[in-house]
Amino acid sequence: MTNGIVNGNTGLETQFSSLGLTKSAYVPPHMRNAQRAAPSPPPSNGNGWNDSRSSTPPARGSFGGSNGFSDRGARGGGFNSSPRGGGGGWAGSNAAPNWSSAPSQSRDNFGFGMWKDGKHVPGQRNMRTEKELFGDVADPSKQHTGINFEKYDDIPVEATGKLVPDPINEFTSPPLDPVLLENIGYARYTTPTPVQKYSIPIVAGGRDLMACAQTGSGKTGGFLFPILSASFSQGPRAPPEQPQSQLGYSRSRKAYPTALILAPTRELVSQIHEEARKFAYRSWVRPAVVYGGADINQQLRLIERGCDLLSATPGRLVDLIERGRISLANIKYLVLDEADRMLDMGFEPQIRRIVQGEDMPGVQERQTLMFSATFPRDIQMLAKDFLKDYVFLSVGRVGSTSENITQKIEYVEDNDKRSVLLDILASDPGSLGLTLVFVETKRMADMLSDFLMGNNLPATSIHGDRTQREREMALQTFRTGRTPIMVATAVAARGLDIPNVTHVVNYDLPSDIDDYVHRIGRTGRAGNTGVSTAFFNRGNKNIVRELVELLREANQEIPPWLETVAHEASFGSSFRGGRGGRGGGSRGGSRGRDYRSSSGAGGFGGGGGGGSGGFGGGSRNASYGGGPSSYGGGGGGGYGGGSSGGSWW
Ligand SMILES: Nc1ncnc2c1ncn2[C@@H]1O[C@H](COP(=O)(O)OP(=O)(O)OP(=O)(O)O)[C@@H](O)[C@H]1O
Repeated sequence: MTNGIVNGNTGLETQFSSLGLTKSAYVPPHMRNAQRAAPSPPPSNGNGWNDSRSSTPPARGSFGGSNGFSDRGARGGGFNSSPRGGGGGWAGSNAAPNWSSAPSQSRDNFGFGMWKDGKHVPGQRNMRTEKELFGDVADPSKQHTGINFEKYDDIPVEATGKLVPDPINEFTSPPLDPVLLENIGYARYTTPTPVQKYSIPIVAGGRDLMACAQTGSGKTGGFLFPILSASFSQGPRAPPEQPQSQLGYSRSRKAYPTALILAPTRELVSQIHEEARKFAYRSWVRPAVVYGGADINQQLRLIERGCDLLSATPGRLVDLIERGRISLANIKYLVLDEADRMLDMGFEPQIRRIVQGEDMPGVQERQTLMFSATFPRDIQMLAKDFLKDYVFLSVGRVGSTSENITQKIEYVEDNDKRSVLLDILASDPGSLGLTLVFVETKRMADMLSDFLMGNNLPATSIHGDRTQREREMALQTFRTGRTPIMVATAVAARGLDIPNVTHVVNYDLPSDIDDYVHRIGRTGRAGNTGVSTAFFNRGNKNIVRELVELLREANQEIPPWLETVAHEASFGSSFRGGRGGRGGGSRGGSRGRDYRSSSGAGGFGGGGGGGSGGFGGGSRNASYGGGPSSYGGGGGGGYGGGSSGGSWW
C-alpha cells in the first residue's frame, strides 16, 4: 500500500473524513438569509466549491408563480394525432397485383406513395406534411448538428465477422433508394455518421448486425435507412397464404408488417415511429406504432391504415398478437433497439416469446439487427440466439461516452442534494437549455419536482407511475421549454432525442455504469456539446472504479478524491455489484468489444456481479441522516430486485 489507504470500510470512512467530505457544512441557498439574520456563527464551507455561487436562485424567465407550470393532472392530447395517409396494403387480396399499400381512393395521395404493377410510385410532395416532419432550417424542435459533428469520423471503428462489406462514405443513390435520399436531404443530413456508413452496406448485403455506437450518434438512421431503402426498391411482401377457412373477418383485419422494431419504452417507440414517418415520406411504406398505456382501439384503427414498418413495445405487441390483429409471419427485418436492455432479465422472456414463440420467420429467414451504446459481454452471448453469422460493429469502445459531453462529478451528501441542485440551476440563469435530472425512484421524482416548483422553478417529472398522458405532457412541456427542467427516472434514460438538453444531472447515480452512459447521453447529441453533473457520495462506491475508467477514456477531468475512492474500492472489493448480477470484469476487458474475438478472457457471469438481489440491499437502504430530503429508506417504487425489469419503467 503506497498511499496509506487502509482497506475496508473503515479506511474509506477515514478517507472521506480526511478529505473533509464526511460532515456536511453546506448551507442551502434558501436558508442562507435566515442564517445571516440569525446570531449564529457563520457557516463554514466544507466542500469548498460552492462559495462563489449566487445565494438566491432566480426564477428562470417569467414562469414564476406556484401554479403557473404545475403539470399534475394535466390533460394532454391524444397519443398520436399525426395525420396519416391511407394504406392498408396488407388487407387486400393475396392475388391482386397491386395489393400493397395503395392509398384508399377517397384520400389524397399527397405525401404517400404506392406500389403499383411491381413499381414504386412515390406520392407527390405535401408541403404541410414536410413542414411537420422536417421542420424549418431554424426549427428549435428539431435536432441540429453541432460543431463536433465531423469529429465522429475520428472515432475508431471496428467491424468484425466474416467478409464485412466496405462502408459507404456519402449518402448517394445507389446504394440508397432515390426517394430515401430525397428524404435524407429534407432532414438536412449531409453526411452519414460512422454507424450509418457501415450499417447501410452490411444490411444491404443481407447480413445480421450487432452495432454499438455512442449515444446520439445516429443509430436510428443506422437501421431505418437500409431497411427503408431496400423496402422502397423491393416492394412489399404478400401476406402468407392461409387456408380458405381462416380467411374470415379477422384475417382481413390482421396486419402483416415486414419490419418490426422493438424498443423498451413508450416514448422511445413513439420517437422511432416519428423518424420512420420522416424517412418513409412519399413512399409506399406505412409506418405504425403500438405501445402500452394508450388507447388500444385508436392504435388498432391506425394500424388498419397501414402497418408495414411497426415500432412496438413488447407488452402491447404481445397483446395485439393474442387478439389476432398482428401477425409476424411476414417479418423480414427484426430490430432490437437498446438491445442490451431488451435482452436483460426484465424483457428477455417477452422478446423470446415474440421472436421464437409466435409466427415470426426463423433466424435464417429474416435479418436481425441489434443496436445500443452499451453491450455487456453476457448479453452479447445471449443475443447470439437471435442472430446468424452477424457482423459486430463498434464505433469507439463499447459503452464509452462521447467527448462532446463534459462530465463533472461533485461530492454531495444526500441531505445536501436539493440545495446543490438549486445552486446548479441558479448558476446558469441565462441558459436557454433544458436540464434533465435523474433520480432512482418514482417517489423521489415527484418529491423533487414538487420541491423545484415550490422554489419557483418550472419543473415536471416523468416516471412509470404517471399516466401515459401525463408522461407525454411532461415530455412535451420539457421539449418546448415550458418546463425546462424535467426530473426523470430511468424511463427517460435511453434513446430519447430531445434537442437543446444542455445539462444532465445525476441527482442519484445509478448502480450500473451502463445506465449512467445512457443517461448522460441525453445531452451532447449529433455533434452538439453538453454538460453532465453527477452527485456522488459513499452510497455510490459500487460504480466508482468503472466511473473513473469511463472518465479517463473520455478524456475528462477526474477529481483527485474520486481517484482515491476508486483506488480504495479496488482493494476493498473484488466484484462489481451491477444490476442483475451481470458481472464479468471491468470495462477495460473483453466487455468493450466483440465477445467472439476475446474467447476465454475473464469468463462472464461467473463470480461476483451483485447477484439476484440487484443493488436494492446494502448501502441504498442505509439512512443518510434522515433529514427531510433524505431518500432511500426503501420508499415506494424503488428500483429493488433487478429481476423484473424494475418498477421504474
Ligand atoms: N447523418 C446525420 N446527419 C445529421 N444528423 C443526424 C444524422 N444521423 C442522425 N442525426 C441526428 O442525430 C440525433 C441522434 O440520433 P439518434 O437518436 O439516432 O442517436 P442514437 O445513436 O440512437 O442515440 P441513443 O444511443 O441515445 O439512442 C438525432 O437528432 C438525429 O436526427
